Amino acid sequence: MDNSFRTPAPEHFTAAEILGMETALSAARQGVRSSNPLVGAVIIDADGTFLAIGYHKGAGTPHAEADVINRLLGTGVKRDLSAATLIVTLEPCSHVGRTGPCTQAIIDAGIGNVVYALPDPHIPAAGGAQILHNEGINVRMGLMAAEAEDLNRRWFVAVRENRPFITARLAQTVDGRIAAVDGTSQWITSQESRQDSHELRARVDAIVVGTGTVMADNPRLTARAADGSDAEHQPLRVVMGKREIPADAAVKGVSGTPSSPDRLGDEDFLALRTHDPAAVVRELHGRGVGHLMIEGGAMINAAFLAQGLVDELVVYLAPTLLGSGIPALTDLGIGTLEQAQRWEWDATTTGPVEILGPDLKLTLMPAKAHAREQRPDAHGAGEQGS
Ligand SMILES: NC(=O)C1=CN([C@@H]2O[C@H](COP(=O)(O)OP(=O)(O)OC[C@H]3O[C@@H](n4cnc5c(N)ncnc54)[C@H](OP(=O)(O)O)[C@@H]3O)[C@@H](O)[C@H]2O)C=CC1
Ligand SMILES: Nc1c(N[C@@H]2O[C@H](COP(=O)(O)O)[C@@H](O)[C@H]2O)[nH]c(=O)[nH]c1=O
Repeated sequence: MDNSFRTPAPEHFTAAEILGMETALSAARQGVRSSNPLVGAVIIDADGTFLAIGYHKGAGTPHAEADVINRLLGTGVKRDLSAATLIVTLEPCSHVGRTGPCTQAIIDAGIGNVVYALPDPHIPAAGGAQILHNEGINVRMGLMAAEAEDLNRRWFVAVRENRPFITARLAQTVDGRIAAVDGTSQWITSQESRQDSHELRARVDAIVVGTGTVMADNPRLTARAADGSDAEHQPLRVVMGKREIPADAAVKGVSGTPSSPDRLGDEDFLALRTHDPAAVVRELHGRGVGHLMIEGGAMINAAFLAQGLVDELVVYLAPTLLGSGIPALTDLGIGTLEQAQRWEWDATTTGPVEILGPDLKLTLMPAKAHAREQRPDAHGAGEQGS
């Protein structure tokens, strides 16, 4: 099999292609993190003129290649793109997921050249470059591969570990409390923060809380609009812990929450009688969950963080002090500063800090040197089922 396109020399890329890839990477950063990676794409003409820029806005929306082609040809104008080059930050996919294969969109548009940064490690989607090459399209790989890998490095970890992308969400005071001494926590954060949180719920496939949170808060865990109506997409609501959940608990959906129109499996509610985060992750991955959100409380947050099972941390920080009460996390098993978990601000999408009414929303990801990222045997490798 001829796969010479997989090992190009750097000098095979023109200045226009390099600028195109830089632009595609910037465009990719406008997307939202989800079960899908951030991807950007640019189409340039033979003389290097930029024709269109596109990006993927998150799971379920058109991929970057489809977006950039639609932007260029969406008006229905036919153009000869045989001399044009599509530059994209990840290998074009070859599979039908929630959207069609990008390889077909490129072939149908008559684009003659493709440059991409990195191969797609997600097995059902991989092999697109070979398909394009077999169609006679001039394909080259490897431009700004390190930058493209860095952009999605936690997504690559999740794919490698054969598990969902995991977001942990905290709503806390400045002094790191998620509830007062008596367990009351509603509400620490503002209406604006809570609405943002509902938008996050509407984007993920499942939410996990501990039995402690269910007993203290009796949460519904649904995604709701500002007027209180249910969002179109509802996450699977998962409770983790060994205690029996009361029959009339709101999380079971018996308190008037209509059944979700976008169900994942037989039930919208699931009780997992375990203390093992890895078992929860495996079970949910098996049920098709591609993006999982951890919503507390303190013990559950710590359990996932201690095992390196958090790819993104979203902290809603209220200008409030409690001085005592329930901390955002219980013990992570850290005895000395050298063992501290180091995180980095995530500069993509809305940036690492957003102002929501009186609160701040902080978005972080594990620092590059995070021990877990360097442990190739963490969960085994294989196919990402999302
Ligand atoms: N502000 C915020 O963002 C939020 C605040 N909260 C607040 O947090 C408080 C609840 O937090 P917390 O008491 O920590 O309860 P959790 O929700 O973390 O649940 C803890 C319980 O979950 C079970 N469990 C499952 N897995 C584990 C594990 N790996 N390790 C330990 N226990 C596990 C245990 O119960 P079992 O015996 O059943 O196995 C344990 O008692 C409430 O006051 C709530 O209001 C909660 C969520 C968000
Ligand atoms: N206290 C607190 C939050 N708490 C979270 O919200 C849950 C209640 O969800 P629901 O019943 O669906 O409205 C609760 O159990 C906990 O997970 N969230 C926030 O945005 N800000 C807050 O101050």
